[in-house]
Amino acid sequence: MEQQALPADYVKNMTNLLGAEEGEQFLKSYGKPRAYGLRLNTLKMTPSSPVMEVMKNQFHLREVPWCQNGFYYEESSRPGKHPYHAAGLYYIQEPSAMSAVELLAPEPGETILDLAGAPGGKTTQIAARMKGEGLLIANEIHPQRAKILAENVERWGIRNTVVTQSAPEGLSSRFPLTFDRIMLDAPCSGEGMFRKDPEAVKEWSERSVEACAARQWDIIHDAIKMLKPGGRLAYSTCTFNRQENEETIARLLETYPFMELITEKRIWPHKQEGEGHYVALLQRGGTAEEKLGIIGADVKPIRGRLQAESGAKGGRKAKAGKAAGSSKETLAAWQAFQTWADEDLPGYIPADGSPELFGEALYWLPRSSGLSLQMSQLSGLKVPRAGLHLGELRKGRFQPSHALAMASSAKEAARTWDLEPTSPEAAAYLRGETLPVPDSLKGWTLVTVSGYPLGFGKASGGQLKNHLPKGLRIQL
Ligand SMILES: C[S@@+](CC[C@H](N)C(=O)[O-])C[C@H]1O[C@@H](n2cnc3c(N)ncnc32)[C@H](O)[C@@H]1O
Repeated sequence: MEQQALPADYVKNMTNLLGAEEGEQFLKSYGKPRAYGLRLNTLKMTPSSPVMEVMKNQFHLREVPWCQNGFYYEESSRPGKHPYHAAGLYYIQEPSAMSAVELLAPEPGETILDLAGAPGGKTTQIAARMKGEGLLIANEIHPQRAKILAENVERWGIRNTVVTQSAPEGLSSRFPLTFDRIMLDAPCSGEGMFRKDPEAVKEWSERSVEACAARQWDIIHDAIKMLKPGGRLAYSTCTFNRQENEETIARLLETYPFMELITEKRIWPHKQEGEGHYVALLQRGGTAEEKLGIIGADVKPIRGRLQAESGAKGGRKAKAGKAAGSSKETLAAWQAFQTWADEDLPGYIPADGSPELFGEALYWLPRSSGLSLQMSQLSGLKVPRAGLHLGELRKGRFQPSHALAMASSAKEAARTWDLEPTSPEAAAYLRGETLPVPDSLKGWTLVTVSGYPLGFGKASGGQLKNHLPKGLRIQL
């Protein structure tokens, strides 16, 4: 982008911030090509998986220094158009945006909130680090964006995530002092998006910076209310001005003396290969502030919210007792699922959680040792995804969902039909077409590409009926 296309006030502010010499280098970075990145889905593969060789060659991958599973790719290789993308093997993410979750360092088994989650870059990164254990609530305020977030969670095959669509206060009133870690990737003035999205330049003004800082400040209170004593908060933006970054954090530290700044990190486009990001990692002090009554008196835990459940692990059958404790309908749906899974997905073992039925749709609601969600807690909230959607019970027959296919592995399935990524059959499956298969293949079949699920098909009479949802069918 030409330098003169940048707003004059912005150029002046950045020169003031960085000084004349560095400011010039910074502004020159707008004339350079932007960085493209993808991050591997370690829920499905690792950098040593055989498909990695194919990906390295095809996408010309180079490591992102600050993210273990992050890679730069060559724009012309278009990994977003590859069947491996549909199989959820990676997430296309601007490289510097990968830094925030690295700093937050989520652990398996924890209770984590991604407060401003869509489209899902940080949610998918957190989920990968949680390895399917614990509970992640991924939230997004805007309905359309929450839908995209839910789709990305599904494509990544994440089992332990509930997607909510709520304003931050809708969550903080329900989940006080709850989370081990919170990611707040705040809505911001997007100065780090200028090279990627020239529209962001048009929307920039000093007023919009002020408005963003005010909005961030509003959201921060809710984030802090929900953090457990000892819990960590990562606050990030893709903007450069100090008002939305260091100054917001300084104000936070002043207002909440029990919060401690652990570290701050900046990525600059003139210093690193990335569009730019700011992250602050903070920790909530022990329990002193609660003793002192510093936490908001408006926050009251919902009764029965934290249940002292041991969260027994075990196979599908071990969980049936839990369903019996809820309703007859849930138990019937859960039993129908078990019967189906014994036949078609015998290796599938759910994470810690319980079945929940919404109309005909059966979900597996995950839980962590810190939070055993009750559906009553979510009442009044929009919940696009109440955990892993297992499928639907229709007229007594269980029909598996696409989400279940994506969260499964080939070794869990009774039948698979594997396709070469470059084959016409893979493209045909992704377009939603029926595939020819041997007569001997019968029943629900996990369709895979290089061994990774793309979706379900149902085989009979030499044909594989396509069960890829209509909205996900694509022309490669
Ligand atoms: C920077 S984006 C999040 C990107 C996401 N974390 C990712 O990595 O893909 C900020 C998000 O905040 C949402 N948002 C906007 N206003 C908000 C508000 N008042 N409270 C919470 N979130 C808000 C936006 O819709 C947007 O999806």
